[in-house]
Amino acid sequence: MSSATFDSVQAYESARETLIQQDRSLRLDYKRPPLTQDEAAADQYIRQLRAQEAKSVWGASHEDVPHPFPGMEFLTGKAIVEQTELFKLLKKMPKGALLHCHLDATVDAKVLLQLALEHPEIHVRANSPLASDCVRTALPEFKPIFSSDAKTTSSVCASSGYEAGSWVPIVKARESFDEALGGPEGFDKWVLSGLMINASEAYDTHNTIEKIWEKFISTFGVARGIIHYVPIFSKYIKASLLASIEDGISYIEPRIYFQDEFMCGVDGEVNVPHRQWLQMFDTVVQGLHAELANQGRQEEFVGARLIYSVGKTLTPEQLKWYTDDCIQLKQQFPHIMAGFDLVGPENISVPLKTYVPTLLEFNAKVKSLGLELPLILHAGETLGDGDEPDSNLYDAILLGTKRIGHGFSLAKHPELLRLCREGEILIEVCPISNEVLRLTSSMPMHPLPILINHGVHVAICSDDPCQWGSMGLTCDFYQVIASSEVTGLIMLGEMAKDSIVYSRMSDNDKTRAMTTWNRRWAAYVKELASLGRSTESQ
Ligand SMILES: O=c1[nH]cnc2c1ncn2[C@@H]1O[C@H](CO)[C@@H](O)[C@H]1O
Repeated sequence: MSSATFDSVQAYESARETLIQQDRSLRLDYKRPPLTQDEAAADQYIRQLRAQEAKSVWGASHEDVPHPFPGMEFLTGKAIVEQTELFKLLKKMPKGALLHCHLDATVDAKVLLQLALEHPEIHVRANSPLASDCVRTALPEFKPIFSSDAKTTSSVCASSGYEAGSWVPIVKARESFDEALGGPEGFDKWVLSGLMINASEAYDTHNTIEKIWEKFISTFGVARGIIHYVPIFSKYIKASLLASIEDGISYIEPRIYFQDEFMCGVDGEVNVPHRQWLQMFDTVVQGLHAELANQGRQEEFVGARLIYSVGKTLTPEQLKWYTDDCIQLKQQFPHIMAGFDLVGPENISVPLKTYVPTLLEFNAKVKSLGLELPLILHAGETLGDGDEPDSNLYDAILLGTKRIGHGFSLAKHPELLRLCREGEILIEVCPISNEVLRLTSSMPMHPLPILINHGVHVAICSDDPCQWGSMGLTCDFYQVIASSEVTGLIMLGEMAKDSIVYSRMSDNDKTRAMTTWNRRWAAYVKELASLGRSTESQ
């Protein structure tokens, strides 16, 4: 490059423009074929709307939100996000595939509570009698109980003499909830706060990665007693898939948490094995295909597959049982099992390198059996720099992971960025999750633009939408687009296409998903382009 002397300001400006284009040349929205007219107009309109709402919405004062800004802490800014026109338009966007979410965290907490209330055999208990000083911290626990000799009472409240730990039928517990604690609505609030993370926890009382993870893990314990029960599980899966479909997602690939070997059956016995979980999943997916076809909506849903997941608390010997179980399930349900993963709070979990012998053995067995069952690993969900959690990225890549879950610390590793770009390893980026779980204080500090600018393939994912109250992908898409000047609608489109390409659906389904996406996208940008024109003429 020439030194800092230029013959004219014009020459300088031309050099500046060239430098910017070179700097952005790896980005997928710069490398793609030229935009159609509608795409260009839609992109323009969205950029204009974003700039306008940055002032009119984010620049205005809001009661209860002292410092609003685009991409701010989601749990504080959510109500503002949802009132923007940009959010409403993004809601209609065809999103492609959802590649990173945990099945047990994908149904709206209110819907989950409703599912429990529809089953009077579900009982609830609290670890201390509820009174105003502990209702925020005492956790509910759920379980179906049939036997009439179980010791049950009629309230979980201290005022009714509740004994900590005894089971109460859920409907009774709700009806008898102390008026001083809000009555039945107070009960709902108590349960919802056990299933979700609220702003004051994330940004105040639990404002460190370790503390927020404690709260986060507790939410799964609350949900599990409701979800892992056969009559509810099927309804739960359907609610989960529908929540995605309603948000324009046409294929879903959730992690299913298989650490518990059994779930509770219709008779209250905890003896239903993983094979039956998958049978239920298969039945729901088939039923949904038929139902949507009847409504003429078959284009909206291509299908769903599951990634087997267990926690990084296991010993390598224990892990071996699960990898074998996963292989057996793949043989029985080749069209459902998509891969294998290890999950949990990365900073305090067993490092991947401890599992290397077991995972290499798994890979070899999968290969010798001719199965399509790759590792799709979480890695780099940390702020560490060179410590064990950060170094999990090396192991994930060497172990042949097809995608990386989170990869938050990947931006620190130039060689790994290159390997991901050239080796076509897609990063499943979960913006709101990373912010709520305190890896970043807001979206402008998130490393996503570093990945995008290096030309690494990325899919935006929701991770645990129940816990943050962000069903579908629109909230995450909003946070991404609102906090960048470069990334616009076209980049969101490129990421949606990549989510299809890097999914584990069959080749046939991929072709169908891409064809449908292209059609829906063309209609979507056309609508935005004409909205843009009508706004201009006003
Ligand atoms: O963002 C995440 N990173 C790692 N593990 C997670 C994340 N979200 C949920 N889980 C883990 O998945 C299991 C439930 O399916 C939970 O054990 C939770 O720890």
